[in-house]
Amino acid sequence: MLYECSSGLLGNGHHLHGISTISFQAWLSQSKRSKDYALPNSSWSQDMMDLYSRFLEMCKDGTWKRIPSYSDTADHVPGKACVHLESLKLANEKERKGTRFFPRNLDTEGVGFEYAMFLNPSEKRMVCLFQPGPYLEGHRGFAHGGSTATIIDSTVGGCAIFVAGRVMTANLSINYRNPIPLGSVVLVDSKVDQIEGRKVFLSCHVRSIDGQTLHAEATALFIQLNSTKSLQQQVSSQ
Ligand SMILES: CCCCCCCC(=O)SCCNC(=O)CCNC(=O)[C@H](O)C(C)(C)COP(=O)(O)OP(=O)(O)OC[C@H]1O[C@@H](n2cnc3c(N)ncnc32)[C@H](O)[C@@H]1OP(=O)(O)O
Repeated sequence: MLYECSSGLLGNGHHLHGISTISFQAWLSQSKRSKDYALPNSSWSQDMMDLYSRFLEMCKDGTWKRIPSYSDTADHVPGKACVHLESLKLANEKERKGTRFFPRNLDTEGVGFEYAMFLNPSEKRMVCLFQPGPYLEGHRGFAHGGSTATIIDSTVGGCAIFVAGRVMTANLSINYRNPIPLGSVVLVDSKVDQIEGRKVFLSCHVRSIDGQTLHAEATALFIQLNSTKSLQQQVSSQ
């Protein structure tokens, strides 16, 4: 996830948990080369379009930032924190051919994860507008619980990346309260609750857009990875 309008997001040159705006700027220009999938397309329902427009409106005063989404995970991680992932991406370009960021793994619009995320930096909060398509079916007519888990993981993950850079999910606990109808639009609302050293604790609620139905609630723990060690080194040393 890339944080647009990075000037003013963290303050010029200011560090927040190891991420600097300078690296955000570099990351901004670098990631702009990739296709952004978090933009309206013909599969978006009127509800999705209305909600998207409402959030775009709230971006105007800088309170919220629209977060683009790409098909490569490396493009979602900011600046310096992304260096190792980026070199991993370049070094393994051949082997990586065909790999895709999981929620961006389908080219046909509307059949899978249709979503757009918005970040509220001062509240350390990430909201995702999610419209599950027919290929995410679990029980007939409803989204598979794994797809709900995926969108929750990505939303809280984006929030954790905002405060801690390169992170991995250590724990994700979900209570499913009401099934999500395919083609409906739900709001995935996550926030950082606490940071303890390398540990980022978050919570998340998935609700219908009228707020009347709670579909799921979750807590998550993300661990900030050691920035001096590449992801590849970490994986091979385990
Ligand atoms: C675009 C962006 C969206 C991305 C969203 C998608 C994210 C993902 O899908 S990530 C994939 C799923 N996750 C994984 O595969 C992670 C697998 N696990 C690991 O690699 C490692 O266990 C990892 C990196 C999480 C932590 O390992 P490591 O860095 O060695 O940390 P470690 O020293 O064990 O633990 C650090 C602290 O966290 C705590 N901790 C670690 N794991 C857990 C856990 N599961 N539950 C509770 N506490 C934990 C430890 O107790 C320790 O606490 P303290 O500092 O108080 O002693």
